[in-house]
Amino acid sequence: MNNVFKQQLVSLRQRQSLSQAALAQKLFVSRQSVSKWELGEAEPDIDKLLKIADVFSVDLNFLLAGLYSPNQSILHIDHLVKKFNRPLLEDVSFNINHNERVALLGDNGAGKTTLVNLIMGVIEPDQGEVKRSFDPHHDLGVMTQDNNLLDSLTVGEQVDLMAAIDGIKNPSYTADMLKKFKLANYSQNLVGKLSGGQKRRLFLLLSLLKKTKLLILDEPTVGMDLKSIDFFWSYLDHINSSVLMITHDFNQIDKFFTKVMLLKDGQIMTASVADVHANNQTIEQWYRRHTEVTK
Ligand SMILES: Nc1ncnc2c1ncn2[C@@H]1O[C@H](COP(=O)(O)OP(=O)(O)OP(=O)(O)O)[C@@H](O)[C@H]1O
Repeated sequence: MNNVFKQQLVSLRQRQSLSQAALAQKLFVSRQSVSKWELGEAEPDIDKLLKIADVFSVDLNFLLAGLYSPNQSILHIDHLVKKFNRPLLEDVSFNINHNERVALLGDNGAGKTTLVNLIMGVIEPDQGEVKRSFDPHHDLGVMTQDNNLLDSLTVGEQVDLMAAIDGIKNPSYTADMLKKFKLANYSQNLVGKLSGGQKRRLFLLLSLLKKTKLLILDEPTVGMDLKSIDFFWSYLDHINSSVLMITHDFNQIDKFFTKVMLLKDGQIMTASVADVHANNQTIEQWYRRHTEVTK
């Protein structure tokens, strides 16, 4: 068996804070067996492999080769209900699979940011469930509408701080990211003195610093100039994680996304971008058709 399995086993076990003994107990094997698998000195049989995949809720492709199956769910939203002063989300259900790119659409005030907050676990639903097959502390990247930057730090300090929070110990990687995001020349400048678009670019860099399984972006390109927007889309095209993005940049939705979800009247309507195109429609036409019906 290749090296990927032993690395996956160690990382899945540590991520769930399971000791070798605790995992061994779940698998009905000795702790020494788990230790030997992790050192690459022995291999589990197929029954044990299936059991390991079950314990960590991953499929065999991921366990053996580190690959995600495109049909494997990363996020399952089940009949969510959320009220504030009025009912907002009335019965929201959907699924996001590995490597899916999903655009979340809806009128102002429809509840898109509230839905993102529920996914992040910042607020709790009144009813229903958010089932995540990832660790929200390690595997979730979020770019909110507010920049959440520390104005009194320099750009370099702000990036170093986020790298420390994310457990990234590779200065050449952060230097490279600063270059890619055209911020290297500003690394000694105070964050508070950057322009609005530069702040947005810095916040995007911070959101993309660690590799995540799900990236949630709330209107990421607002306030960016054309060059930064072009850079943003081409950079995102090379990211190897699922993406959920609130955006109304319809040209990009047609090119970049696999699925669209429309939040309207407290419920979600989902369509595959390929299906919409197969019906000779653009996503903008689809969106207009479904939002103008009740007006
Ligand atoms: N913590 C809260 N307490 C009370 N009302 C709230 C709270 N958070 C959101 N709301 C209300 O819920 C509604 C939906 O807000 P939300 O920000 O989720 O919409 P949105 O679809 O993201 O809107 P936009 O496109 O304008 O960003 C709004 O009427 C807002 O005032």
